[in-house]
Amino acid sequence: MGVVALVPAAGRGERLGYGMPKALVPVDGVPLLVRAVRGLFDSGRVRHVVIAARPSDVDVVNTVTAPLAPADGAVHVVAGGAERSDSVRLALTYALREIADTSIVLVHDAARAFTPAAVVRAVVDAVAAGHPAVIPVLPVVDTVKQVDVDGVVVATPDRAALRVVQTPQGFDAAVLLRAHEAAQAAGLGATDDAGLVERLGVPVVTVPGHADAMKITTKFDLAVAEALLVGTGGAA
Ligand SMILES: Nc1ccn([C@@H]2O[C@H](COP(=O)(O)OP(=O)(O)OP(=O)(O)O)[C@@H](O)[C@H]2O)c(=O)n1
Ligand SMILES: C[C@](O)(CO)[C@H](O)COP(=O)(O)O
Repeated sequence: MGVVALVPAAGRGERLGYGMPKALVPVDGVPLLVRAVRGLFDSGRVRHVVIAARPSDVDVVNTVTAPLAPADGAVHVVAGGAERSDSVRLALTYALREIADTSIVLVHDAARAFTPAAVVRAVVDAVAAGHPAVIPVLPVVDTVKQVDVDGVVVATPDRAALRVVQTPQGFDAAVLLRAHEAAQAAGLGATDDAGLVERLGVPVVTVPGHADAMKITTKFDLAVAEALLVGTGGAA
């Protein structure tokens, strides 16, 4: 079972507004990307990680992440694309071409830097058990409204049936490739890989996510992450 994790890390981090690509933003001195990759390897399920970095950052990303790989694995860095889905597709194409026995693929946002290793294991194990697509999710804790273009409420979905979606998302490698090829042919982008798999009619199953797997998008999220680290004595 060859498990390869793809880490889209080529975003600009505009909403964070830190003045550098978000993946390289340090929390307690350690870049988000380093924390994310470390979490993947700490799971004990992943031996190869393919990072899609901003083209101008490929060398620096290589330097900071190469030492994280276990002796029997490696970190690979490729240039990412204009949209997240482009970055995922480029990393996936590289993995299928260059890494022997790539049968299970995880897609994990660099921005979800504090994802517990147990979540990574749960996703991999569910794919290995035969599910072609697996996503970690959390229940919705707020009431959710659907609104029209003017912001007027048109519906109140039953939140018992709703989930918020995290990463890593796990896939049978051939299924993810098919999903991305179909999306590209249809001119579709998506920030959620599972959404592309759903379009193929392939079932996507869920496993429990974790609050620590929050995506660091804004300054508020970064402050929460820093507070999390204080709460764990820096171990998160
Ligand atoms: N062209 C892109 C855009 C995003 N990502 C990655 O996709 C993940 C989720 O994206 P998000 O958190 O929205 O990051 P940014 O796109 O950097 O954020 P922003 O929209 O605020 O610029 C991040 O790890 C980001 O680096 C990527 O690899 N390639
Ligand atoms: C994949 C994802 O993290 C699931 O919540 C999310 O879809 C990424 O979206 P973004 O718009 O790139 O933040």
